[in-house]
Amino acid sequence: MVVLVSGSGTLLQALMDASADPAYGVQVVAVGADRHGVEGLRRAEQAGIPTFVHRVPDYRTREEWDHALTAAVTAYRPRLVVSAGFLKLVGPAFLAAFGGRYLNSHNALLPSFPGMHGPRDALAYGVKVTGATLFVVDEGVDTGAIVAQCTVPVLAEDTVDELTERIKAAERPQLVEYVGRMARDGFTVTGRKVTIP
Ligand SMILES: Nc1nc2c(c(=O)[nH]1)N[C@@H](CN(C=O)c1ccc(C(=O)N[C@@H](CCC(=O)O)C(=O)O)cc1)CN2
Ligand SMILES: NCC(=O)N[C@@H]1O[C@H](COP(=O)([O-])[O-])[C@@H](O)[C@H]1O
Repeated sequence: MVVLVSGSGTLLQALMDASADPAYGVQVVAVGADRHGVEGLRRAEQAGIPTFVHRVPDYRTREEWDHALTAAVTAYRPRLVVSAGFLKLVGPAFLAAFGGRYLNSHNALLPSFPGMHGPRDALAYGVKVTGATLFVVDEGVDTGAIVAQCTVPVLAEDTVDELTERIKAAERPQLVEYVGRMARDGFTVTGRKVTIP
């Protein structure tokens, strides 16, 4: 798989740690980012995994960026692509190449609180339970077919940072478990229903 990141890369680290065991069934062949200098890229480099960066502002149009990102990922011929804190919406070229096998882990219980601020929005709304959602990315914003969800409590005195970290602690094992199962056993997407045999 190719993993896309924009930040600290703790989800990526969990995937790299799991794939150190050949029985896991899938390895991280490259890590891509939309920005330089992030911890996720450093984690990959430390593990000897190739990296690439494609920044939107380096392209004339969003479409050109989408094609460049698609070409960079295609070069590694992955079976799966995983967004792990990748803060860019991909476009038609990327989805034409990887639609149906591009997964994203989002830090809220979709369809509630899509976008870039799941924990902040859940806290502001006053929900008592939130969590993480693994889904198959489509052309919408966090609208793809859901693979798995896990929940965490929202505590009375939570800050955004505390809630963010509690979600990530539940999100990492969910991501590792389901990416492994999907790689080993395969999966089908029929309408909004994702089935892993
Ligand atoms: N076509 C899609 N691409 C991606 C999705 C998706 O559902 N459909 N999920 C993401 C990750 N994501 C949340 O999980 C997410 C990422 C980015 C945005 C967003 O609004 N980004 C803006 C601005 C980003 C920035 O400030 O750097 C943008 O892309 O212009 C919303 C949700 C992976 N890709
Ligand atoms: N909507 C996209 C989004 O907010 N994604 C979130 O970014 C975090 C990445 O953490 P990490 O960099 O430590 O792996 C994760 O919680 C992921 O759900």
